[in-house]
Amino acid sequence: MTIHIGARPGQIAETVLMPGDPYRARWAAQTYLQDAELVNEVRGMLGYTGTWRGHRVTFQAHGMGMPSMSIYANELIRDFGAQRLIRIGSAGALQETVGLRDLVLAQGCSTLGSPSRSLFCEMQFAPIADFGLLSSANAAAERRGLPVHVGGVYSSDTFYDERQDLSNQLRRHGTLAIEMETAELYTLAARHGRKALAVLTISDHILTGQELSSAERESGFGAMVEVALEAAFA
Ligand SMILES: O=P(O)(O)O[C@H]1O[C@H](CO)[C@@H](O)[C@H]1O
Ligand SMILES: O=c1cc[nH]c(=O)[nH]1
Repeated sequence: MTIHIGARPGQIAETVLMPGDPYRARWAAQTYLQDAELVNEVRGMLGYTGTWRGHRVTFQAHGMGMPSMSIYANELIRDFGAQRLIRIGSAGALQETVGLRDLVLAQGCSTLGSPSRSLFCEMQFAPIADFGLLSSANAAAERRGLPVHVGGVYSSDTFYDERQDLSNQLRRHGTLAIEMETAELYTLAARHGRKALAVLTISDHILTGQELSSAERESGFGAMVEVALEAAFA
């Protein structure tokens, strides 16, 4: 048990899939896990453990933003022994070639700053995905014929962007999408020798203003969850 995760020792699986939204964690557990057990509800940040095709899996929500992700990823890694952490999140598309509901696999992240930023002083550390998880997720998406893009994402501290100049530069440099947590997840995984990946679904388009409902963001992203599960146990 930790301050933020009320699970008992052994109740968290080595493979943890992490949505920002606690209700997405509940929906995914109800949809994909056998014998799903509620293992955390501290602060409403729901966590469930069960089995998928015989493999133990935990869905643990991480909330919004990198400070929140940092708390959950740190405790999952250091106190519960999580080995594979896969974020299953929504993101805003930055390129015309990336469409609503497409999958984005975050190969690497740009960020202005994360909770780990101060460790690196003047260095600009490059947070990257685990290559095995990344290539397995790409193969799983292609097997299913899903529209999938692999490349850079931007982990932002702000949802309501006031820096059009930044989005323009990111777009010019091929960044696929904006979200708010992956840079910190990849940095913590690197620090502790764990495997991490972010499988994202495009929920809105920064260029066109199209957006999906909160209901679809909560329980409409099954393809993303299935790709993440297949990648974890490839
Ligand atoms: O849908 P989730 O996983 O929460 O991810 C995205 O959605 C939230 C903002 O609405 C941020 O957490 C962002 O990263
Ligand atoms: O962080 C996020 C998530 C979804 N869509 C965005 O525009 N930003």
